[in-house]
Amino acid sequence: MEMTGGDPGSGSGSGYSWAELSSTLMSMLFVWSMVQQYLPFSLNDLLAPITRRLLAFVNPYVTVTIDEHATSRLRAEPVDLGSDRVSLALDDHEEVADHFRGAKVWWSKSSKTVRRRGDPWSSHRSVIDEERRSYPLTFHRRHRGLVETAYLPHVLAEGRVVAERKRQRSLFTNGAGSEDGWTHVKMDHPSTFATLAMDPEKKQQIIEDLEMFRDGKEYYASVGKAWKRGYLLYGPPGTGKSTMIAAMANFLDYDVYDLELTAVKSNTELRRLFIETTGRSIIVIEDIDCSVDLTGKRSRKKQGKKLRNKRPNRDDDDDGKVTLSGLLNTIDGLWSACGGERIIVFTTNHKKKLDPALIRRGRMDMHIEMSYCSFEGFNVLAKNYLGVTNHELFGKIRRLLEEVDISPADVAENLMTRSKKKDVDTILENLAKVLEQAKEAALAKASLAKDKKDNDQEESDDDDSIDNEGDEVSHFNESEEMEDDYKKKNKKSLFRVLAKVFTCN
Ligand SMILES: Nc1ncnc2c1ncn2[C@@H]1O[C@H](COP(=O)(O)OP(=O)(O)OP(=O)(O)O)[C@@H](O)[C@H]1O
Ligand SMILES: [Mg+2]
Repeated sequence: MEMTGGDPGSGSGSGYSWAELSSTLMSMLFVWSMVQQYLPFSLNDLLAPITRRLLAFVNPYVTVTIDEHATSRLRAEPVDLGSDRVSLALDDHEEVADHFRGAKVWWSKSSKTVRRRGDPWSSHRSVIDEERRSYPLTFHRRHRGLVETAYLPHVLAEGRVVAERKRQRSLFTNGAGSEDGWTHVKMDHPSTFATLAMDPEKKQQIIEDLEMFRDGKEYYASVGKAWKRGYLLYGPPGTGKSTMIAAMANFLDYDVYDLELTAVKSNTELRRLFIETTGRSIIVIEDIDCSVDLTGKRSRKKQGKKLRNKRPNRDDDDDGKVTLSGLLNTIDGLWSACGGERIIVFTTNHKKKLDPALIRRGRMDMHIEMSYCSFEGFNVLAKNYLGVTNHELFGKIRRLLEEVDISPADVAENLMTRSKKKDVDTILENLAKVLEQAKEAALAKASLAKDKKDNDQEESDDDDSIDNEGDEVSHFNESEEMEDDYKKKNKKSLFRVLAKVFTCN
């Protein structure tokens, strides 16, 4: 289907132009209305059907007027997507012709100003002038069936596709500055699966899983499951968990709801926020282990006495805080209450800290480990940042990456060019140096740890009353807790940072 300017007469082969035809018709109608006044009623009745047939014979074209509201979904810019696309972005008085299965139709636009009563609560104006647009569609009457049964539904469907493509996605956040539910900014994150550094097989699995989900409406309905899917992204800081969420949203073309649990005051509020989310969206809870005390027995044991007098956090009471049971109930209950096509993603640096109930299959269907930078991951980053797919230093970097735990975020940071002149050799040499230093530091740390263990062992041999294992665990927990404290204070979701940036602008 293509659209060109033209008028109905020029394409009909009748020899009339549309303007000529209309004016002839108008003249005839005018003369006929004059004559009619002097004819007796009976003759008038007799002649009416003949007149109609005569008019129909003279003008074989039919015009239907389609209201703006019916076409609002159709109005889109012309798109170069092959011959089967439609555009209804018309200027006033512009007429465009469209071909469909051998029929030619003409679209035009007309607008009129109507007065309506304004907002009764507004102090400014009580009457508002509003422009109402409509789209007259003219076609030969022999195409009426085709237009009604095939052409208009086709135009509507095409309009929906174009509108969907033009849809601006949003990033919603609750919490600071958004006490009353969600606020949103334009979602404009550039991350895609192509730019995501991770094991290619794992990446492919995730892409296929998302595709199955997106196209699975009938499947989910047939097995009686709500159309939703949960993903747990876990791994050390800077391994791309937040980046992965953005890539998922871009891939599916979904909105993102970044839920800040610490800003949610109660289970009731949590439920409300969930219910307010729309379909085709990803609900994200970042650093779930740091968000609220949702970490179950292990956490309570660790905090010892402090929590002993408190209620266990899996109880159902809504005592002014989000509880684990509140979150579980909200997740489970919501899926059945709201329409489908929702994804929920949790991220954490410490999967083991989470209550198993929170991440069991069915709630978090897929557990995805984001790990330190592999050579495959480095390849993606080198291509993203430097535009190179091979280099003599790649071999050395590969060997070092096998020995060193470095996050993709740190590798990416080292691949950033800091001058206009992109000196790939220097950048890669620097990266190799950084990796070598990291390797040395790791070796030194391991040797220190070994010395400490040996010392502890000796002391333990001297004094049986000291619990070595406990010591080691507490040492480990101390650093983990310090990191968690940092996270609790500086909730650092990538989205939140982005939202802030956009809001400031
Ligand atoms: N796998 C990756 N692929 C591409 N870029 C990455 C990847 N991981 C990290 N980065 C880069 O590092 C930055 C930080 O990564 P990101 O915020 O996604 O890490 P994270 O795993 O969410 O960390 P945290 O656990 O601290 O929240 C990103 O903006 C991106 O530029
Ligand atoms: Mg993150």
